[in-house]
Amino acid sequence: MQATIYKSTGSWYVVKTNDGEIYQARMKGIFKKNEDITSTNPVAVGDLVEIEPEEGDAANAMITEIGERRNYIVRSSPHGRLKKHIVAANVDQAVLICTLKEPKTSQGFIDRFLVTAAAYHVPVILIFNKKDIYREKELERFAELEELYTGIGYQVMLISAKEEDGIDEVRALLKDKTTLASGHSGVGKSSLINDLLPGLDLRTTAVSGWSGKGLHTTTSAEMYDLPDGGRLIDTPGVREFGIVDIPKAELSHYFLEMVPYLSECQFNNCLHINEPGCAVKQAVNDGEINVDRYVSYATILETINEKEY
Ligand SMILES: Nc1nc2c(ncn2[C@@H]2O[C@H](COP(=O)(O)OP(=O)(O)OP(=O)(O)O)[C@@H](O)[C@H]2O)c(=O)[nH]1
Ligand SMILES: [Zn+2]
Repeated sequence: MQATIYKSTGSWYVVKTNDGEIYQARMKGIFKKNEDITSTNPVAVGDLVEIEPEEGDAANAMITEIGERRNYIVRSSPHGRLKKHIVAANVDQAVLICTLKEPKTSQGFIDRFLVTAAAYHVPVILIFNKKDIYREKELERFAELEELYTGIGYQVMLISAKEEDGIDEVRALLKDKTTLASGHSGVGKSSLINDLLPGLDLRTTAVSGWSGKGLHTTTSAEMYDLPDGGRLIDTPGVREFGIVDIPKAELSHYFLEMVPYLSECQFNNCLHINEPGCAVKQAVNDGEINVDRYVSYATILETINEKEY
């Protein structure tokens, strides 16, 4: 019967059938051998699978088949730079939870996430949390970022998970969709998920001490059914999404505001760094492309190791 992976703990998976039955499932050995060697996990949260309940054991099942993925999001594996770890599969959209205070999310981090999501054709909603502690400086910065990212085509929101401010708007955006929720540790992802899923009571951690860095409390991705319909995938406090699947020459395709200029560069293999006649750099000079976004582009470009392809 068909089921969906709701949680993966390495060798065991929690799956839910279309009828809402929950099983603990294992992979049949043969699939492990067939797995894509560049990925460290053969099955990820959100994957559609075929399962066979085990005889004499009502709660256990065997995964016998893995359905084709509509899309997936990866990060580089902690087990080696060349390996990738599939964070989640078959997602409709992603929310990146950010904050401008305690601890501030860097624009570089946001842009890295946006590139990864764009490469997998996953739309992103940027949610800035902790509105309740923003002063004038943060509110001004938010207004700048809102203008920048909405101009590129992303949805941007300002909320307070703590004061449940803006949560209805978030709920409306998640309804009937499968949404990946991500954000670095301490941004308030667990707090937001608790608002969206009353009764779940995810552990939240006070941001530790003077460093303002959050403690890492979530350990593996997990999917939840939302009360109004739709599903939410909670991912571990991802510090860094690896741009593992993108060749240098393609990176600019995922900076969506650069796309209209790409065909105007003098060289068709232009990387938009030192080349003469570069339409992207011209657009940056003319103020048509945001200079911080261009800096993110150049920074990410440097981290791409072509040997990986
Ligand atoms: N002022 C304020 N604090 C918040 C808000 N949301 C969360 N926090 C606080 O921020 C800290 C981190 O919140 P969590 O919800 O644990 O953050 P997380 O992103 O899930 O962090 P990890 O579990 O480490 O991944 C806690 O002290 C929360 O109380 C908010 O809207 N405003
Ligand atoms: Zn160029």
